[in-house]
Amino acid sequence: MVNETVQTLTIAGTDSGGGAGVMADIKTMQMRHVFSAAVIVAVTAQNTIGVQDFMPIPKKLIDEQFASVADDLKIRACKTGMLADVATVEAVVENLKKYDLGTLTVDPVMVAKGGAHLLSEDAIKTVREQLLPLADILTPNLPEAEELTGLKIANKDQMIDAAKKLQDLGVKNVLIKGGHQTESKESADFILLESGKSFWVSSPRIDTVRTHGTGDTLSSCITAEIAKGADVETAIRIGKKYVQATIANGIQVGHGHGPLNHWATFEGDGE
Ligand SMILES: Nc1ncnc2c1ncn2[C@@H]1O[C@H](COP(=O)(O)OP(=O)(O)O)[C@@H](O)[C@H]1O
Ligand SMILES: Cc1ncc(COP(=O)(O)OP(=O)(O)O)c(N)n1
Repeated sequence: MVNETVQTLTIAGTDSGGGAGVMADIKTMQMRHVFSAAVIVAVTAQNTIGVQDFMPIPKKLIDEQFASVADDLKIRACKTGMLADVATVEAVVENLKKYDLGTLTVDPVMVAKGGAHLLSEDAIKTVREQLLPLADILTPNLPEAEELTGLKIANKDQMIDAAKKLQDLGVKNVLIKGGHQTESKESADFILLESGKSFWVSSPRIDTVRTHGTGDTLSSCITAEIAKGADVETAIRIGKKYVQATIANGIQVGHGHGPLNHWATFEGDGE
């Protein structure tokens, strides 16, 4: 008798260029030795230079994908990424309430590195009011945390304030990513756990344009580790080490913000 394989789910958009979205999620899950299913909620025409176009998937097909996955697979942890617009966020929320899909990590993707909006302005309110209360872990970058809290975040103290405010909005565990603090020598993320414990995970900032998909990769790695049984703190610490390794061991693809090296390994990794 073979033990059941650990199964996860990504609920997100595709990236035709292969660097972000569902593509980054599945590569990460594979590298972290879990099986990943996918509910595609939007399709983008995208490469390392930017997002040329995208189209949300109709609600009926989103519902059918959720049903197909939930009727057959045993999902231990799932994550959301690009959610496009109000109708898509509402469809995802409805399905997350309907099915048991394990621990939920919400990566509130809003704007791609090239500047394209992957979530409509009016959908930010829907994410704040309907999706955040379902999230076990929320992983906003600095601009996303500003949008969700209405706070200006220009330093570490303000990251701490924003994390507290996000917990007040109903999120259990908050990870605010510091990757957008480009003037700093370190890339420091702040974590506030459900227990009230807080800590920073920091790594040296790597001077590179090959950072397309960093947020997706971090949140997918956390989802994979949670699915395997790690606690939230351990999953986040592994996620930070993995994303650092994928940036540090860069690969050369495309002419713009290049993708990460998902084959990368790091010292002390059990996988
Ligand atoms: N240049 C960099 N060097 C090292 N770590 C980075 C760099 N850019 C981002 N990171 C890390 O990658 C993860 C994703 O961060 P961020 O880029 O802020 O998210 P997003 O991709 O959602 O905008 C975080 O752990 C962050 O600290
Ligand atoms: C389809 C899709 N989903 C998410 C993103 C954003 O990914 P992220 O990890 O935040 O990386 P950047 O795009 O900011 O480099 C995306 N671009 N496409």
